[in-house]
Amino acid sequence: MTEPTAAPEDDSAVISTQGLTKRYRGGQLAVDALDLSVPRGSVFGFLGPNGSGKTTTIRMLLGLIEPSGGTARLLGEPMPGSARRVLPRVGALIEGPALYGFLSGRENLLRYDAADPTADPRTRAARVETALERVGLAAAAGKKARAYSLGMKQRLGLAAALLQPRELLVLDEPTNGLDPQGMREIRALVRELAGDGSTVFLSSHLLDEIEQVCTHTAVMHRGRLVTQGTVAEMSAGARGRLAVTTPDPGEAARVLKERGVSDLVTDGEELTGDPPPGDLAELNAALVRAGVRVRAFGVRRASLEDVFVSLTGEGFDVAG
Ligand SMILES: Nc1ncnc2c1ncn2[C@@H]1O[C@H](COP(=O)(O)OP(=O)(O)OP(=O)(O)O)[C@@H](O)[C@H]1O
Repeated sequence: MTEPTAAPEDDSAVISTQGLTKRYRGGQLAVDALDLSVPRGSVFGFLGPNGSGKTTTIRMLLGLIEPSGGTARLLGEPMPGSARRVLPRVGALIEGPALYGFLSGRENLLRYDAADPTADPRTRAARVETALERVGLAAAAGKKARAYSLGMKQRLGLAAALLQPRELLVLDEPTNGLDPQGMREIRALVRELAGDGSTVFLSSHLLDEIEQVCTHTAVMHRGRLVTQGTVAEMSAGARGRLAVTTPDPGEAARVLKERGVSDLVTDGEELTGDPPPGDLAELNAALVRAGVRVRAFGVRRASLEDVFVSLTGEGFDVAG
């Protein structure tokens, strides 16, 4: 687990913020002194429960709203000051793509491309076809966008973000509202895009999504950064949960408590708890000595949820 420190002078960071703060007019402190550092080439998961300040941060990063304090750099350039120069190198998908329902998927992309003054009209059609292929919409490209499923609309939004080569993709809750199949498709696509060398910064309130897709993560809680680092480091840093399966849960609970297992939860024949320091083989032996029939005994690798709970003292699905 890593302390919430940034690498302020790290020029290789694709996104870097120092003390980034947003207080809305009503007085709400949505983002509080955020120090974020997103390494080039990472798939970076910006994780937090609803209302923890993710969208507000993304809007500041893209220059859509002004910070109340602190600084943000995107691809090494200060935002919002360098927005005109930087944003063409960044693909973004925030709060669902703006689409014309009466146009086909292909026509929507042609319009997007035409709105980009740097896009060469002579190669427009080819660019659009490549983007449609990229997101798996080539076969449905002639359908009107209003007939698209939510997942297809998200893919079309991604295609729009991919019309030009991008160094960085910023995706705000890209799987929000999708069914499990749609989620799988978007996650697979994100992995592919990262494999092509783009840095991907995506926000999510889904812990398992971050664990499945991301190499790095920053965890937000009530506008503050709780921790950031690689997903692997975080899971390794937090202590896993002890899990015991036994047909004698009552007696097992007594022994485990006596031996210092805390936060013990019994669910049928399974008991889980925070293991005490020391040799777990000894704990197992104590159960057996007390006549507890042990079917399974082990420590589960910590999840990001365990990390979150241990750092904030709260469950993950708290409302901001
Ligand atoms: N325009 C606004 N004016 C006032 N308060 C706002 C505004 N936008 C967001 N907030 C508040 O700021 C806090 C952070 O919201 P934000 O949308 O950034 O969080 P989030 O982590 O992206 O959550 P969600 O996933 O629900 O969008 C919330 O308490 C929210 O109510």
